[in-house]
Amino acid sequence: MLKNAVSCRDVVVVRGDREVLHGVGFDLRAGSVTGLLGPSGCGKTTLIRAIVGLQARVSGSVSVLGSPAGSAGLRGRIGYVTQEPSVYGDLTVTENLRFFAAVLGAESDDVQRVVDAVDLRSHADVRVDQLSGGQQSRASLAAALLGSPELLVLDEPTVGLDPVLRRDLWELFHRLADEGATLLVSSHVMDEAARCDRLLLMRDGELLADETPGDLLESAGTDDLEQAFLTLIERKAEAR
Ligand SMILES: Nc1ncnc2c1ncn2[C@@H]1O[C@H](COP(=O)(O)OP(=O)(O)OP(=O)(O)O)[C@@H](O)[C@H]1O
Repeated sequence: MLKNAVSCRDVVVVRGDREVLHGVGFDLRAGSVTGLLGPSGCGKTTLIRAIVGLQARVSGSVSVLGSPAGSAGLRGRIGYVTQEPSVYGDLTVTENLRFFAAVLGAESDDVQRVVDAVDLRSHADVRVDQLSGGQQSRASLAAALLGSPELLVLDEPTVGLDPVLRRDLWELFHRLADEGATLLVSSHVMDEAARCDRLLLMRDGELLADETPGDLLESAGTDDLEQAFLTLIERKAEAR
C-alpha cells in the first residue's frame, strides 16, 4: 500500500487572469481523514479540482494514488462530491445509484450498502427533486461511495445538515478511513476541524498549516481551533 495517497508539490493554479494557488505542497497519508479549511475564496475548491484532475492551468506536481492527477486509470478509484448535487432530480435515489453503479461497474448490492451508509433508507424510492437539500447532498455522497473508491474528496459535505447527521457522517468518514480509504474533506466550519486526523489550513491561496488538530492548538497556545487559526494568520502577517 502507498504511504501517501496524494502528494502535491509547488502547486500553482491560474484562474482567469489571476494566480489563485501560489505554490502549495503537502501529502495525504493513506487511510487518514484530512480537513481542508479556510475562508471562502481561499482556494479550497481549486485545490480539490487539481487533485481530482479537473482543474486547468495547474503547474507543479500533483500525484494521486501513485499516478499524475487526471490519469485515466484513476477515474474509478476516486470519489468526488462537489458542492452541487451530482444526482438526477427526476430519478429516485435508488434509480440514480443503480445507474451510477452500472456506469462504474460496481456490484448491484453496493446500492443498498451506500444507501444505508448515508442513512437514506426511508427515502430510497423518493425522486431526488423531492428531497431536502441535506438529503440531496447525502444522495450525492452515496453515489461517490459506490465501488469503494480509495480516495474520497468531499467539498463541504456537511453543509445544511443537522448536528446528529453531521456526527454520523463524520463517524462514517472515519470508518471508511479505518478500512483503508483516504479522505479529504473541505469545510468552512472550524468545529469540524477537531474531527480530522490532520488539518490543512489555507488562506489566500497559500497553506498556512499542515498539522494535527492537537499540534495546531499547542503551537497556538489555545484550546480553540478558531482562535488557533486566527493566531496563525496574525503570526504570518507579523512575519511579512
Ligand atoms: N471560474 C473561475 N474563474 C476565475 N476565477 C475563479 C473561478 N472560480 C473561482 N475563481 C477564483 O479562485 C479563487 C479560489 O476560489 P475557490 O472556489 O477555489 O475558493 P474556495 O476556498 O473553495 O471558496 P468557497 O469556500 O467559497 O467555496 C477565488 O478568488 C475565486 O474568485
